[in-house]
Amino acid sequence: MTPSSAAKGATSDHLPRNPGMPLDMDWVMRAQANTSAIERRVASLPGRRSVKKDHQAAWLCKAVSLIDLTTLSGDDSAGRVRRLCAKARQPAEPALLEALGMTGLTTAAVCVYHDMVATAVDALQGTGIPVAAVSTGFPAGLSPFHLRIAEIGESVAAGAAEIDIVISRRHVLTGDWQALYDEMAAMRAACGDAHVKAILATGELGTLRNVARASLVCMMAGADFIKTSTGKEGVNATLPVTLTMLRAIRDYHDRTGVHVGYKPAGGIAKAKDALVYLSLIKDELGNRWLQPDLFRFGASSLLGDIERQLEHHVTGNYSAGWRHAIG
Ligand SMILES: O=C[C@H](O)COP(=O)(O)O
Repeated sequence: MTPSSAAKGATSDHLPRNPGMPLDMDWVMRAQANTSAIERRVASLPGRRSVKKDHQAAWLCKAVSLIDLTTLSGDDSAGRVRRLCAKARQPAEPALLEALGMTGLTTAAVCVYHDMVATAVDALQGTGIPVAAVSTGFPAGLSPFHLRIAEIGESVAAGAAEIDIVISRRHVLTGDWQALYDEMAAMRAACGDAHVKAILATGELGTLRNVARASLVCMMAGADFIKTSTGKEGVNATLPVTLTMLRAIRDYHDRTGVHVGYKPAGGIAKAKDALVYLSLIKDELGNRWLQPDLFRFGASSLLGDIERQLEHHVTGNYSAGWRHAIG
């Protein structure tokens, strides 16, 4: 893969959305996760010989095209969101993108709180870059249910094309799979044509078996994507959680033929970590999942590190991190 062939390799096939299916409790209760086997499998990944030179630059450009460029801070402002959107439209300096043959490269989406949706939609006009909103009382998801549903409707009305919802962790921790299914199905319905990503907040689910079961239930209830974390839990995206969720996606695809997307989020800040994630997706699900309709990184600062690595690839020099500010 060369840089110019990397991120531009857009999908030719348009996949149907996950229609969901009735809750299959036998399937859910059969889902297990062998924690020690999962940990062994992922332990070898970061040490693998990584891709080099042109191939590495190509994979890093691919990673850029898969980022939901995110700001989710209490002090977000219209100015910060506009700067973030400018970065999404042009994720590296023009000369750098030109040298890589990557003019036209953008991130996959911009992800913000509801109050910032209108600003982001306005700043991204004409680019085709969608805006994702974190809704449903993000990050805890503990506001009244009718308000969480209403928030989805408001974000969609403001122009969000994607909605990242948070599930009620207590439904998982108490094994109330029917309640989780009903909640997810109601949120999916409230999204209408907007695609819905189900944030499991895996760092609060206790076990990988719970992660596997929650993944399945959310897919059965119609989630278009399953996403690890809000970025606000004590532990966010990890490789063991990723492997568990990817295998749930594979299982769901094997049995239903439906493709569900995956979004690791929270704490992915280094280019080399992004490459590990991409190689794991490729190994477990195949190349089709390395397109923005099936994979996203939820990340606020990853792009800055990738830009720095790409600059090194082109110029041979490392610049200071502050030169690659995001928002
Ligand atoms: O969904 C995205 C996350 O909130 C971003 O987390 P991060 O700031 O650790 O990259």
